[in-house]
Amino acid sequence: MFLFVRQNPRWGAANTALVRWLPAEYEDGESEPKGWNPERLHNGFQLPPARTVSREIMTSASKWKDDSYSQLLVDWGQYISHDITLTPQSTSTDGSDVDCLKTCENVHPCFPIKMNDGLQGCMPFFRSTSDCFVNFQSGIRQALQRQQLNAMTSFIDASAVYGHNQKLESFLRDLPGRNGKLAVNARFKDPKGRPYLPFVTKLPSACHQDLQGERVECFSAGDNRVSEGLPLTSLHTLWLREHNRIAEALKHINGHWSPEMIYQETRKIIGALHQIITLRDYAPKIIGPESFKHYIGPYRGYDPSVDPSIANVFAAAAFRFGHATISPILCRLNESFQEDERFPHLRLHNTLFSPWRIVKEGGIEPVLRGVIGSAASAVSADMLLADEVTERLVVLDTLKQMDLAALNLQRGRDHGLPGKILAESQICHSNAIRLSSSYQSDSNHSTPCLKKQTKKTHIICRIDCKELALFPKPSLFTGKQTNLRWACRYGFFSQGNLSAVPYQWSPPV
Ligand code: HEM
Ligand SMILES: [Ca+2]
Repeated sequence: MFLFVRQNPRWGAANTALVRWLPAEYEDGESEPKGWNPERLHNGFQLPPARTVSREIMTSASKWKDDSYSQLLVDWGQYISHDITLTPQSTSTDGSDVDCLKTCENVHPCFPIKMNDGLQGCMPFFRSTSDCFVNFQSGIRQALQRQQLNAMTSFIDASAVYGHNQKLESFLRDLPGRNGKLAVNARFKDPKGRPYLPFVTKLPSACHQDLQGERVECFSAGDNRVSEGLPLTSLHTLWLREHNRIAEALKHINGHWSPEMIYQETRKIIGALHQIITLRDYAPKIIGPESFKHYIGPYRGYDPSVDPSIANVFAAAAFRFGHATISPILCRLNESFQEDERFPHLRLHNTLFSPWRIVKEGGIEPVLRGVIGSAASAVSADMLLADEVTERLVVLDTLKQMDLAALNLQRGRDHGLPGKILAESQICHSNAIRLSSSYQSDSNHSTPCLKKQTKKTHIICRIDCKELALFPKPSLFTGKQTNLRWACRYGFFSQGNLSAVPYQWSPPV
């Protein structure tokens, strides 16, 4: 049903383990994350709490704009990340009687984020589900280490539109219509009569509500994060409509096709469009045209020796670079591409898990005009993640305001991602000394790593891989000096593992 690698049908399939490029580093060697035992020293220092790193290094009250690209570049990043990676989390009911929403203790599966900033308590954190499959090919030590899963298909195959299992796929289709189309919302249409995504079936859903009028539930799509933000929901809605438009056109010219044939052929086209947009339009802008040419280049055909599975370091660190490109303001524009008088711009936290703003505030158009008509947020050394997501992140099922930077760091530790100097030096066949000297010589670019290091020697530079992906060179999107090239080295676009993708290490410039 889904894309398969012929000789290795589990490669890249949904619900298989994220692959490792380096062995995990757990505090007890097997499964406990670093920081589980706060007294334990790492390289002679206590590991700084994730929330402290977030507040002191990563959060920013404002963001600059980068006129080179529109906000759509950022939103496509989030959308396509949901096609290729979803790391499922344990629930409090996984064989344990602790409630991770309440506890401040490190008790499996809870690894709460201590506030450490005058505020009492903790932010809830559920450890990622562990894989029960043991891969003895990787050696006994690694075989026993905790591994995490990818619930999505690793391929860019529009799984965020169609789902990654048969049950969800059937739910999303308009099977009674016998027309090869996807099901649409039965309650609401947009002001011009165009369809919305269907609602989830478990009601009432946890999505935020307008205080007046009818409830608007969370939408459903091939990926369950669809209602997280308005641009994301708008892109999902566009693909629903595009599927149904193409299905209708195919039916029109191929009257003899069965509904199944129409559906499958349309799906192939939609999947191809996702690949084209990502590799032709998105990736070169993120990593720069030269890096794209160097590391990826033109498609040379199917290679059965490449394991396309998403790497752990990619899902838990590298591709989260996008969190530093989130804008604190969501622009909504009218037909003249001016701020919409009826539906003005919004602070980001007011837009998260709020699908009612699509249904009751003009449909997807004001949002889509906003994402193509406003500039992307630049990442500069002093402005990493907007405080809208470090102080006011909305996550379903908890009333607490969450911190995305702290979640990212804690997730890296939860997954046992190796510390960055070690990781970089081994991945890149370089050595730690050479890497640190390249950092030294980089000081005029004032990476926060070096700048803040003088103040807080032990804080950064020893933490997790993801700082690497976040610390930028002058502009994130220009592609000239961005260290998003590192994300490329981490293998996103090559879609293979280290042995399959030889590349040369060169110091960051
Ligand atoms: C408003 C925008 C966004 C919000 C609110 C958001 C929120 C989140 C949250 C809450 C998580 C889970 C954190 C955890 O518990 O570990 C996450 C994961 C992630 N995000 Fe974002 N994000 C946004 C934009 C982006 C962008 C622009 C990108 C990339 C270009 C991105 C890439 C990822 C990736 C790769 C993951 C890991 C997915 C997984 O494997 O489960 N996100 N995001
Ligand atoms: Ca996929």
